[in-house]
Amino acid sequence: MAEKTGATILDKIVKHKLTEIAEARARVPISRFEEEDLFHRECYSLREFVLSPEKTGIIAEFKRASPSKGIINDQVSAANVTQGYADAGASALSVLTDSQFFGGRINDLLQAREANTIPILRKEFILDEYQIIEAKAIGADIILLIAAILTPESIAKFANTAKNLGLSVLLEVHNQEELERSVCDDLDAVGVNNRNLADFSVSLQHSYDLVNLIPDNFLKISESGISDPKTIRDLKQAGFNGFLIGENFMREANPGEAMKDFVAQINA
Ligand SMILES: O=P(O)(O)OC[C@@H](O)[C@@H](O)c1c[nH]c2ccccc12
Repeated sequence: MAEKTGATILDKIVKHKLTEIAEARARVPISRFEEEDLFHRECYSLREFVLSPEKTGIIAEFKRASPSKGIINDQVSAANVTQGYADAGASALSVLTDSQFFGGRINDLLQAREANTIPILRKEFILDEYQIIEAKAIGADIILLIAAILTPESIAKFANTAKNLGLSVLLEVHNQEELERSVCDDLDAVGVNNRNLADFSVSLQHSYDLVNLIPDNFLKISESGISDPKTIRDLKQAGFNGFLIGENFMREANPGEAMKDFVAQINA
């Protein structure tokens, strides 16, 4: 990163997140998470639901806002939207819990948990094991580890912690270099983020370039920038099992209905 000029959005998010984690640690000790009923529930398996022939492979995201788009939809509730996604055949749900940059809340994930019986990804910038234990305590089934912000050692350690808690682990990469340095045993899925988190540019080509480099023992997920049902067919053809979609549904007044229409067109 020697040529980097100025702080990227990702740098800003990480900096803010570290402060947030320090404050949270001071406020709520880990022992409190371990007292939660949700901490002791058995998680739904990402692998099982993504590969289920009765589901679509879509991981549908509840995203109120993003740094690139600003507010996407602030008129809907996490319970309604995620239930609509599940009805439309989602294999899993993704719920942003970052509030500063994505307008998310832990309460959104709690609501989604209450309303659904499919796996839920805690969409968060994980930098500390504290957040993984918290994820379990708020009812998540899956955590995200973003290669761009973690060392290979942290990824291996966090993935192992998650595994021991019964959580599934999705590793997110953006290029070959990240993929090769970050892959480890305790992952369940590798996601190719088509969006560059440093400058927001989106290209599905990232997915096509990386799919055959992902070891076959992991689920292969294509993330971000998917807005055409035909793309799902192409990505499946290329070898992807899962598809993470947020904005294309969230920008509609009724995201669940939007997903139903989208799903109907995949094989039309
Ligand atoms: O809204 P989109 O373009 O369909 O993208 C969804 C999801 O992939 C995106 O929100 C995302 C992928 N990786 C992330 C990491 C952090 C925050 C957000 C993300």
